[in-house]
Amino acid sequence: MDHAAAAPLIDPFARPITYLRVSVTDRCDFRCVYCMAEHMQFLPKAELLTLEELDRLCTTFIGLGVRKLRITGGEPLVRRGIMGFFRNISRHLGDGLDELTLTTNGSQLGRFATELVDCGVRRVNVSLDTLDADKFARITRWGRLQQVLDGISKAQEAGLRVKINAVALKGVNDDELFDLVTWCGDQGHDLTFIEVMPMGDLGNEDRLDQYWPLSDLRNQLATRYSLVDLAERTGGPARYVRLNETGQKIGFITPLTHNFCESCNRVRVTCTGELYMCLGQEDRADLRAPLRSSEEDQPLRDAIRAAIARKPKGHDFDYSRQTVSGQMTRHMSHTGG
Ligand SMILES: Nc1nc2c(ncn2[C@@H]2O[C@H](COP(=O)(O)OP(=O)(O)OP(=O)(O)O)[C@@H](O)[C@H]2O)c(=O)[nH]1
Ligand SMILES: C[S@@+](CC[C@H](N)C(=O)[O-])C[C@H]1O[C@@H](n2cnc3c(N)ncnc32)[C@H](O)[C@@H]1O
Ligand code: SF4
Ligand code: SF4
Repeated sequence: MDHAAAAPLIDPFARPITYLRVSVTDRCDFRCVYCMAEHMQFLPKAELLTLEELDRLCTTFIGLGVRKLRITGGEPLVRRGIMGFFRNISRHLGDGLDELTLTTNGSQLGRFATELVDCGVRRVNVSLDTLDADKFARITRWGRLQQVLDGISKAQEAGLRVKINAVALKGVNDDELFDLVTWCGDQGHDLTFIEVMPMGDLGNEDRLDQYWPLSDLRNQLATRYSLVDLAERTGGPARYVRLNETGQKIGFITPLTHNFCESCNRVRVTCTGELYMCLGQEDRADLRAPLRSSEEDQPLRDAIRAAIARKPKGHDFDYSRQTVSGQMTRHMSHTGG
């Protein structure tokens, strides 16, 4: 790899950019209510970067100091040929890249868990908001809970560490807080809760009605467990506590109640090669043109550096004063969360 080109990426707020999230497809086999409309218009295939182009893009970022790569989507495991991509990109592990991982809805883990381990993946984040099959079907519209639970078991059997991500939704899964904690404890999974963000043109009233601040969730947890704040980080935005009674680790991703932007270390690339410098802002840079215009990597590196030089300070999401502001019409699946 051309490490000579690699002055690290530092944004205008002195934050080193070492974490790249790559959305490899906008398609998904689920239609979660907080993420997508039921009838989505997906991109024509010709608009997508090929897997070879995605590889070149990721390789360029790794040359610029990215050490953690998270593959996401849409649902990353529904992109045809994705295992070939994982296999190829894993050549950077131990040579610039510290971690190759993915965020998935789990539906295809039964098929791919073993291969993922072969490709150097060691942990996987699986999105699961409920353990109730009917509720799961209502939230995901098209998903089947048992398929996901089977996928999670296969992942564990294959040796993958599993972290469960649950979006905290008032009136939807707040009655399952302790069930989720107990189940994750029994299965040996870490568990992280996420505050619902106002993304996607899906109606504001539901957001406000369903917004469950994690400060409140934490207080509820404290009625049953003693919580110990942990200093440890995974390179992502979660802050962790340990439950003294069980030893479990619980994460909180709190873009609304506790903004973590000051320590932001990440940017996102979409499946069409747009670089989003912030999840919560619209500004983006086209990397497909420099990628396709030259076989030299320099124009691509220049475009990446120019984009990082305008990375914003943070998002403007806000539910206070009983209205939603900072709303993004872009769907979460576009940038992969
Ligand atoms: N506002 C905001 N939310 C984020 C950001 N990164 C992740 N999230 C939210 O947190 C969710 C879970 O993130 P994951 O895909 O599990 O990634 P992670 O938290 O970086 O993962 P770990 O490596 O396990 O720490 C995402 O889908 C987003 O909803 C971020 O930079 N800003
Ligand atoms: C967009 S999905 C992509 C990866 C994969 N399909 C999955 O569901 O894990 C990534 C994450 O974004 C989260 N997410 C989607 N919409 C969200 C929203 N409006 N607020 C907070 N998190 C959201 C999902 O729960 C999921 O954990
Ligand atoms: S959250 Fe993930 S599984 Fe659900 S619709 Fe969005 S991309 Fe698909
Ligand atoms: S909202 Fe933007 S600045 Fe804040 S942590 Fe996420 S990507 Fe970084």
